Amino acid sequence: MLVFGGTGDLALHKLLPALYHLHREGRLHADVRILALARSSHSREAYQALAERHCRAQVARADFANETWASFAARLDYFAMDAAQSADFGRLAKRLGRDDARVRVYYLATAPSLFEDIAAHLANAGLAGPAARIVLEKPIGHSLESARAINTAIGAVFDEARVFRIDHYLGKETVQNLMALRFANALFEPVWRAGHIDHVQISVCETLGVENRGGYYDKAGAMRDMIQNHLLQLLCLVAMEAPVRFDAEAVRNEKVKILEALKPISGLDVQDKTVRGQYTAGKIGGHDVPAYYFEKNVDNDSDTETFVAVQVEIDNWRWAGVPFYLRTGKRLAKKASEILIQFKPVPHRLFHEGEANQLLIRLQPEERISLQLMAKNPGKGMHLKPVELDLNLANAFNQQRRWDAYERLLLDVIDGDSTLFMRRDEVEAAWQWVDPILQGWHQHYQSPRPYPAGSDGPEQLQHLLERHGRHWA
Ligand SMILES: NC(=O)C1=CN([C@@H]2O[C@H](COP(=O)(O)OP(=O)(O)OC[C@H]3O[C@@H](n4cnc5c(N)ncnc54)[C@H](OP(=O)(O)O)[C@@H]3O)[C@@H](O)[C@H]2O)C=CC1
Ligand SMILES: O=C1O[C@H](COP(=O)(O)O)[C@@H](O)[C@H](O)[C@H]1O
Repeated sequence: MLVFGGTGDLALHKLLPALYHLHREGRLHADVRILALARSSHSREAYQALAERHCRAQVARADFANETWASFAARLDYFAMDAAQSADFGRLAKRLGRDDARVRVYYLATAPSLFEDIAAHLANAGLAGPAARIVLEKPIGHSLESARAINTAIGAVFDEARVFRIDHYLGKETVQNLMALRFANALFEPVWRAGHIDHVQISVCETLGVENRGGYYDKAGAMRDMIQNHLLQLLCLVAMEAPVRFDAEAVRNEKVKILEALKPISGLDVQDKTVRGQYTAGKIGGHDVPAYYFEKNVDNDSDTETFVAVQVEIDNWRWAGVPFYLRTGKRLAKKASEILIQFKPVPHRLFHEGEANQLLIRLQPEERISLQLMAKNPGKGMHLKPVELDLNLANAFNQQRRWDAYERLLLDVIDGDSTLFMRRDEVEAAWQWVDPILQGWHQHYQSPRPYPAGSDGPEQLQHLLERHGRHWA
């Protein structure tokens, strides 16, 4: 496995800890070797020390043992090169030697602006043989046009079956559980549609700010960083039809149909259906945090959004008239990723009180599925109270440790299973819907609304639902 961007945030905080866990649990074949690549110069030992420092910080103390680390580090090496320079790929090819039968995974944990160069240089250096696979991190490009250019350049070297476009949300257990819940339980299917569901809320709220990723984030913003990929993928899993088989093509065919059915939001519609925000100074966990525009590598007059909420409609038979409200933001009051399915009230209110059912699928911080039902309050009279049928997935399976999303996805890449990866047409369909919103914001100069760090987001967020008599969970 060759990790381009091996000294970056993603590699050190996510990929190497995930590989360490796989190694520790005996899930990596003995032959697997990991070569980290970046421009900065490090000896093998210096890189191993850097990786160890980060892995120690990421991995629970009980899971980190010096001997296990030593055996993992024996797989780990470093190669300094500039991925934009074709000559450096010649050096890389020499270093790797010819071995066409060996599966090579190129993991591109770099900015997407390098993807096209890397694919072309790999091909020219004879490193993209039939056993090679490539993993692309999101976001793929910054617009439909740039995504198409990247996909075309990658497709010229790697056929689609060998391209793994990663969206780590698809590797989360609860996200996969969403498919199990919908397609392995008979009771939900009859009510999973417009006639019974009032609306759906999909929220990914973070307390973190942009940390040390200001340079990237300030050019991307929440729409490209989160909505274009993670939140639209969650929406697809909630809304798609049952695939005929659980395999890569069938699942992705259904997801792409949803993306193609998203009602476009363009021009002045953006003012009605979207809310953009940017955090100002505030408090998180009792500590003062600076405004976004004072973060490292962020422009002082930046108008990049750190918060987005959108009202989405799906133009198909199942979902006609059912709004899907998406929201995501940084520096919010609490970390919570969840999907709320709000059912319609019963058709005849026998008890003159009571609330409509809700199904809450919580992805983070804990993995939970909870169905809110109405029950009789004990005692005299017929008074109702909402109660929860609550399933804590970690407890239900009595697992010692839940897998991190990257562990699952890295194993799938090694196994060549692309079910949980995005196909080219999915990524492009998502951009096709996102681009007009970005253009609408630009044309109608919809600058981000300020919200204090530690709050729930900009005031306008409430209005998006309240005007329809609804409330955020
Ligand atoms: N960080 C995260 O949590 C997530 C990141 N991503 C995506 O992953 C990708 C990487 O993100 P992140 O790790 O945060 O970025 P960083 O800026 O932290 O890391 C970038 C890496 O690329 C290397 N690099 C830059 N230019 C070159 C070059 N010309 N040749 C070789 N190596 C180069 C850098 O090392 P050097 O400067 O030494 O060359 C560094 O190792 C991005 O596309 C991002 O959107 C996706 C999901 C989550
Ligand atoms: O892809 C990204 O995801 C993280 C949030 O991931 P999570 O697994 O912690 O929910 C986000 O912080 C980051 O900005 C984005 O690039």
